[in-house]
Amino acid sequence: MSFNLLLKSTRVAGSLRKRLVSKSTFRCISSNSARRAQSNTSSTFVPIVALGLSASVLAILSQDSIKNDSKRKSNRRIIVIEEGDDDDDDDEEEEEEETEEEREDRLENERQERIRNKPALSQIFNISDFEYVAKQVLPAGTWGYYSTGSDDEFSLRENHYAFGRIFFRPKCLVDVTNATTEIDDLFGAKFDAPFYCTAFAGSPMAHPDAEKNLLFAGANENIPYLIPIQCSFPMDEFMNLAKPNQNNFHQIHFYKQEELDNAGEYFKHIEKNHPNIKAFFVNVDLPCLGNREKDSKIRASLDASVGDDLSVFASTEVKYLNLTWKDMEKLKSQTKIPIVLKGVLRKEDVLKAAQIGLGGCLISNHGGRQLDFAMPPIEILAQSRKLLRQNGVEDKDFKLFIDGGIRRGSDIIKALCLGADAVGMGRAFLYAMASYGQPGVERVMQILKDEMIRDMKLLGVNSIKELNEDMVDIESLKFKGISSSDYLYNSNYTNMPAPPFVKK
Ligand SMILES: Cc1cc2nc3c(=O)[nH]c(=O)nc-3n(C[C@H](O)[C@H](O)[C@H](O)COP(=O)(O)O)c2cc1C
Repeated sequence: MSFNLLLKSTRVAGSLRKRLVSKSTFRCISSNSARRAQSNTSSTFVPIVALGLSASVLAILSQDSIKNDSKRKSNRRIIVIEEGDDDDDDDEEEEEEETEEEREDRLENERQERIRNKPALSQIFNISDFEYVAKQVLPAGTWGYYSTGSDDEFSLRENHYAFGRIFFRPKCLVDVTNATTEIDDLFGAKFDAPFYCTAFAGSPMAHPDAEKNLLFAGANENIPYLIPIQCSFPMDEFMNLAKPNQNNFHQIHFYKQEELDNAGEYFKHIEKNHPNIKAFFVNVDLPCLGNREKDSKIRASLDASVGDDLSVFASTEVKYLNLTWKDMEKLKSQTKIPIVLKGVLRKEDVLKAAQIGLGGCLISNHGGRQLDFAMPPIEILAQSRKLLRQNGVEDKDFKLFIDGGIRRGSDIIKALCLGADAVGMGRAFLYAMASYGQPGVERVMQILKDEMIRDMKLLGVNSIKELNEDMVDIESLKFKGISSSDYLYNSNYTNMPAPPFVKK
């Protein structure tokens, strides 16, 4: 694909998105639900699954894209087993027969009711609250696509749990009245806080305004957005929506040799027309797509007839170009904008990237969606900054980022202590966008800023620059999967209440 084709592909994706949104040719889990989605245009979200696309358009729309679920057997009769009362020792179960169509109708009606009754934004206190609401209001297939990982999801879980193995060493008696989360030199740009909304596919399934929610929220909160190459709007049109002083990054991956051959031209186009793009993040974690098995299973369970296609789709339909270090050197020589490798997973590769003069690395296992059992990024980060310093690479000359499993301001602070310049989040923003649109995305940014500033004060630091490894205890970090359970304590432990759904 030439440079023009690369640009054109973003236009195709854009017009496809428009077609999908305006004519509601997306479908929810079934055609019935599609009709309901159309009649529900006043709702904040238009949950959708893009269907029936050719392989190339699928590839353009979404590297992790959603599969056709068109072949339904709506008169198939299925048995729903409702759990009986737990009081009965004899495990009695009540069996109720309903057709697949009746079941879909019932589930969709229940979902619509949850949408009507969803908690007010003021009831949302943290990122997990957004996740809870998104799970309740999204169609099962969309929730499955967003929330799942590859294989047995060890990496997905460990990404998050690893933060729980790091503890703080706060300083006391420090004047922290002027604490701030601001950073003033991330590739020459200033931001309100060192985190960003990362690149992900599937935004149009969360909200009809898709990526615009993320761009506009970022502008209001001065938080960067890693604009994905497969943005559902035409790229130039989309980037032109940014405020004049709004700085962002741009994520890029390649499907064909021709695209790679013409990358220099694309870089020049961005340099000339969108000077507020401060870095290119190039995927290096996509020699093939990970095995998104749970996602496939969920969709197969929604329509058994597509089960086989789904696994075929995941492994063969979306093909990426196999890149090598040589390609990275060439890309670097073609642009003045720093190049960051997205998806690096070992400290030796981080060092290599620095040695060939790249701008940085994003340590990431793609949110647990690629190689299962890839290590948690926070653990690799802890090793990487150390190795860079040992080899004479100064912090200011090479930026480190991580993403995966970050849900709290304290997670962000831990990453900064261990040498990250900023961190990315995907699902946190997806869930907020799906549940509340742009105001939800802004709320995520505000919550994280508030959590960060509070924790910085409690840690005894005033600025991001003061965060270093001396502030954390990482002795347990590498002991993956070990948890000592105190059953007596746990049985008395009260779970944090989730935000309430109120019948209206
Ligand atoms: C639904 C979904 C789609 C994604 N699509 C892409 C993509 O198209 N390109 C990409 O580089 N990363 C993609 N990612 C990975 C994210 O960029 C990021 O690495 C990940 O979301 C970080 O983990 P977190 O969701 O736990 O924050 C996707 C992630 C999710 C959850």
